[in-house]
Amino acid sequence: MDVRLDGVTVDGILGGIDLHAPAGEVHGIVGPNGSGKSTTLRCVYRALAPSGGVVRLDGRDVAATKVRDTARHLAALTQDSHVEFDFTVTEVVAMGRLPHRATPERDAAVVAGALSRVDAAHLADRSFLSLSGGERQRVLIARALAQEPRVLVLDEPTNHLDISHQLAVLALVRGLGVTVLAVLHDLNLAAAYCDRLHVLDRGRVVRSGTPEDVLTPDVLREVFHVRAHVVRHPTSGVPQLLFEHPAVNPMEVGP
Ligand SMILES: Nc1ncnc2c1ncn2[C@@H]1O[C@H](COP(=O)(O)OP(=O)(O)OP(=O)(O)O)[C@@H](O)[C@H]1O
Repeated sequence: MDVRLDGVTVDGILGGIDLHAPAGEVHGIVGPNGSGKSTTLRCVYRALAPSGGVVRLDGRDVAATKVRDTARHLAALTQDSHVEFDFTVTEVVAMGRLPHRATPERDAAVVAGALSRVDAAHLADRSFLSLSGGERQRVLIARALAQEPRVLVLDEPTNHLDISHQLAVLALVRGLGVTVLAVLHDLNLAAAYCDRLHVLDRGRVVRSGTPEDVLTPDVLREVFHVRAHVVRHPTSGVPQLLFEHPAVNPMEVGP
């Protein structure tokens, strides 16, 4: 499913976001803290109505679409994805099935499949609130997968995950063949797993393109205020960043 934002504004936060993710592509949104990444995603998954501009899914303005219809196509893992009550893991993932009208057997099979894909089948009967941060995150990803979306919106999907699960989740998401819009803080993971990146700075897209086009020393300096070298990954060839570490002042190091 094609996702397009045309001049999306949110007063005081977003100054006109233009972004196009064609069907089946993985797009990363990167940028400093407070640059408007989560707010952009909120406009896409409809937690927030933009004050101007349009969000379109396959050319249709989402504001003119019923929320339930959007939920049949679009799933989101958000910074607001809380579970307040003591549901089991299976119950939490089954919430992803709510927009669909399927048989209980099919729902159960989709839920079990989603849990397996995030390496969480063994947690099925556990209380969600008893899980570790990384286990919770994987279960919330399973809930989004159980929705069988054509667009997946992910706000920091690798949050809390160990390195092996970070790589597994991003490979899984890439392999789904659906359109993905993901906020990622780790620029090296963004470069490795995204077809295109959009760099936000102070509520505007300041650069869009392939990781190679976008992750340049100039952008890193001007937008992120860090110095970095761009190298090629020895096996995949994707650009990867090596950061200059500010020298530690020995006077500031404790005894
Ligand atoms: N409901 C709100 N009311 C007032 N300000 C808000 C609101 N939501 C977000 N903001 C502000 O808008 C700016 C952008 O926030 P947003 O969460 O989109 O940034 P972000 O790029 O996702 O940041 P981070 O990397 O820190 O998660 C921030 O300065 C934030 O404080």
